[in-house]
Formats: sequence, structure tokens, C-alpha cells
Amino acid sequence: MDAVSLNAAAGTQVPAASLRNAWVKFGQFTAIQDISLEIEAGAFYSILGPSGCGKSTLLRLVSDLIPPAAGEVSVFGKTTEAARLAREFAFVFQDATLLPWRSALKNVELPLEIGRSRGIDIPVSDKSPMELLELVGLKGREHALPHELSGGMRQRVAIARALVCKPKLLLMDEPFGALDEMTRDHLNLQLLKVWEETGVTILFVTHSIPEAVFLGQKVLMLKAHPGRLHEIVDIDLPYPRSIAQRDTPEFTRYSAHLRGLLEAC
Ligand SMILES: Nc1ncnc2c1ncn2[C@@H]1O[C@H](COP(=O)(O)OP(=O)(O)OP(=O)(O)O)[C@@H](O)[C@H]1O
Repeated sequence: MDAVSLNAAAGTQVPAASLRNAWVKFGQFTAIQDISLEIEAGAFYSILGPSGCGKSTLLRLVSDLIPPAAGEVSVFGKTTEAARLAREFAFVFQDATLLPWRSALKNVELPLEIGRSRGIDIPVSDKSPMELLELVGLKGREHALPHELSGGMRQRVAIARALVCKPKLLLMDEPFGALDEMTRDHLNLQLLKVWEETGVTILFVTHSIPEAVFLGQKVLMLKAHPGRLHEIVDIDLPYPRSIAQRDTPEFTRYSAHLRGLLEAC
């Protein structure tokens, strides 16, 4: 069975995340209203929606950074707190947030060092930090300091670092939003390779419709005022995906459908 089929087969397992009638409030303000949703283990979800619809809030809810005001959220069948403590998930933000005085390799090793120094028995990837850097295409740059790397390379280090504790769920909040189009295309392909090789579940927030369609097996479209689930769109395009697929009528149809949904939000 190839990696994509393996990822698909993982869909028969416990969901990677499950939200039941989940609400998030900031004081009187409702950021997320009554979302019920199951995230299939091993799948790649893109998350789209207008500014302020709660995309980042949804990731923060799943990752135990904020509690639900009502409803239930679980990650791989555990409470979000238990999943956080078990390193079931990792976050990648728009800013790579690397330590500037540490090399690429040392940044990737950091979560392991922190775990060891605290005496915590943390999961460790089957791949070494060096192999993870190789997986994201940074072989030969392991000793470079962050300021010696491009923005795209820094994001790749951040992805390798996120994978070092073998998360089962990767939460990505506009990780390529600040990059130019060509670099973004390249990193999209690289990320799909990481997904196929590791079997990790991915929740990927983006503002870009083409990026959402290109990456995802499903697109979660959210609505604003208040933030809620609008529609889940299955993207039935074969993997491995290639940039050339973007010129196909199917790709254009998915993009047009999502654009229509966004305009109706
Ligand atoms: N800590 C907070 N306190 C108060 N309001 C907040 C807080 N965090 C988010 N919000 C509000 O919740 C709503 C959802 O924010 P969120 O950042 O999740 O939206 P988003 O869809 O990710 O937006 P964007 O696409 O612009 O990044 C927004 O109206 C935001 O102002």
C-alpha cells in the first residue's frame, strides 16, 4: 500500500480531532459558534474562510491553548490537555520563530533537549533531526544560522522541528503566507511529501484558494460573524499532486466553488 492509501486507511481509526457543539467566547464575543466536526486521522485538511471567521481560534481550541466555552473537544480520543502532554500535536506558525543563535540542526533538536532536561519521556520521530532536515530539503544547510537562511528555508526548519517529537497531528497556521508564490509552490510540494512519508494528520489554515485545493483532501470552509462551519468540500484530485494540476478543469471547478462559498460568507 502506498503512503497516501495508508493515510486514507488511517481514516478508519479514532478521529484525529473531534469537536462536539464546540463554542469559543472571548468575553461577550462569540468567536466560534457550535461547531461539530470529526477530523479523520491521517487526512490533510485545508481551512479557508474570511478574515476573523475563527480559523486560528479553531487551531488554538484543538491544541489546548484556549478552552471551549461549551461543548467538547478531543484529540485522538483524549482531552486536549492529555494530548498536549503526550505531544500528540505540534504547531507551525507563519513566523518560523527559530532561536537566532542556534543552527538549523540545533533548532530542530531543541524540543528533544527541552524534554530531556525536564526528564519528560517524550515521543521521538523514527527519523533523526538530520533526516528530518533532509526530508524538508535542507541537507547541507544544517549548520546554517537562521539569518543565513531564506524565509522559505526557515519555515522548512520549523516544519522539521515540529516533526521531531513524532506528532500525529500537525496544526499549521498560514505557514507559507509570507512567502513569494514560487517558494510557496515549492514548499507545498515539500509538505505533501512530508505528509505522505510520515502519515501525520494536517490541519492547514490558508487565505489562498489555490493552495487549499492543491494541498487538501478536504477543505473546511468557515463563515464569519460568528465563526461557524459553512461547508466541507472533498477535493477528489489524485496524489501525488503536481503544479500542472492547477491548470486542469477539475482544479478550476473546485476553486470556483470555494470562491463562490467565500463570497457568500
Ligand atoms: N484573545 C482574543 N481576545 C478577543 N478576541 C479575540 C481573541 N482572539 C481572537 N479574537 C477574535 O476572534 C475572532 C476570530 O479570530 P481568528 O484569529 O481566529 O480569526 P481568523 O479567521 O484566523 O482571522 P485571519 O484570517 O484574519 O487571520 C476575531 O474577531 C478576533 O478578533
